[in-house]
Amino acid sequence: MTKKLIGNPRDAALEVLLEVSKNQAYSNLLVSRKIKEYKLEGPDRGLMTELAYGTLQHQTKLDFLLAPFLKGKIETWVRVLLRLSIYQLVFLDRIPEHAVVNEAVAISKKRGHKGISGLVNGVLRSFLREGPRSTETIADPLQRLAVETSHPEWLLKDWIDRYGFEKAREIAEQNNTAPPQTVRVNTVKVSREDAIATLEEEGFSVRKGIVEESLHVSGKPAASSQLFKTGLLTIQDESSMLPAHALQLKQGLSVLDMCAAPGGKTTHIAQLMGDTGNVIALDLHPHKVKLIRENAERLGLTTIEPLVGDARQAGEIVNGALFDRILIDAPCSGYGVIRRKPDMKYTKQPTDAARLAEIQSAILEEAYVLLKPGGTIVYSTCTIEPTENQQVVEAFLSQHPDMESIDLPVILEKLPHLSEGPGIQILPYADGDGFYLATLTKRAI
Ligand SMILES: C[S@@+](CC[C@H](N)C(=O)[O-])C[C@H]1O[C@@H](n2cnc3c(N)ncnc32)[C@H](O)[C@@H]1O
Repeated sequence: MTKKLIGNPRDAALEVLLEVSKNQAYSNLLVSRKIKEYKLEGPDRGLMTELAYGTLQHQTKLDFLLAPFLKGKIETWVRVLLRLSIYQLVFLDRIPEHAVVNEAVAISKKRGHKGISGLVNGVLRSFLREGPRSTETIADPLQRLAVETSHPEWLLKDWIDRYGFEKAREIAEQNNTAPPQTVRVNTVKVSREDAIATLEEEGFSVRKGIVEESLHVSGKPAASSQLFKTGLLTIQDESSMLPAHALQLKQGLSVLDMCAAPGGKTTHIAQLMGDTGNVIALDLHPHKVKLIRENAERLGLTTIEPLVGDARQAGEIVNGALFDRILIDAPCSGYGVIRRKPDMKYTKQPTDAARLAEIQSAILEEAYVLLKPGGTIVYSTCTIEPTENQQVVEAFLSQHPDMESIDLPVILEKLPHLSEGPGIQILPYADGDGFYLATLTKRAI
């Protein structure tokens, strides 16, 4: 007998959270997988997504609230079920209290035995009787912020040292909001105005973004739009649309995208060149290179050549060819996109950034060798760690006096950003992810 309650959004959310806790996959991939496996439709999809992300986002706070009601050890799935239930009681006001308790008891009966469903019932009823305890009882401000925002203390401390306490709190709170839904219009095939008209006819609310191909859409999942299905839209955060613009592309250029999968920026590059020139799209992982090919086909872009390989040895893969433009959208710690993958708050380690910086520097060195004189490299990450951003670029510039970090195209100036050191740092904000990019040009001979 399966223990799964097919069609039940809470049981599906519980499965997502259990697999995340075993480090089996990122939350965003698991949510899509469980929606299919549990055959969730309509509002149940939205509820399950909200429950899984919300519980993960507030995990530390939920454990703090649960602690007074738990004595002794409990199995992981019971703890996760209790977190999921307390999340609904504290953070969602549209679900009646009795429904939360009854659903949790039903799930625990199916998955465990009578003793466990009694425990779940008892804990939730005591919680409802006594109410959530205040975080004011935590004297140390850093510890309190860590509980209130469910972030690790070491990460908050870094942000406090860099930006001050209030800004660190702002970043952490932004990470606990639902991410914006932004799409890029495939302007090779449709104008932004026509795309807006069709999306509105389909029932979406649409607002223009700052980048000229970007639209902020709400009301339902963008992937359900006919425009997406027919290759006229790509789902992409607005910050991620900046690198292709920073490359200052024109028709016919040769471009190397060194860390390209799944091809979000590669296809943007091809789009901005009107599908002319050639775009080599390299990635280390064969299964991800397949996604670049699929994306290019969906959008009807023909100038993209996906290749498998290590960017640190890109020269061997492209037989020493030189390029007008090179994009390095580097593998990074991802602290600019915590709201899309909240599980990273509980899995990342303080030493990750330094390890990644070595790989990032090696890729940048290889890009230098493959760049034509007068050419441009854009180095970008979706993190807000100076170790992986400004420090990587500063070290690179000090080794290569013929390279220069240049000013931003006007479009980028319109976005809220910091510009200490080379490049710009965008912190996560309501309309876009945290992101870093530097535009580096090589002196012409
Ligand atoms: C930030 S993601 C790229 C996202 C992509 N540019 C987009 O917009 O869709 C970084 C990518 O680098 C790839 N990667 C990691 N190490 C690499 C290496 N040594 N060489 C090439 N690709 C690498 C990862 O597989 C991952 O797909």
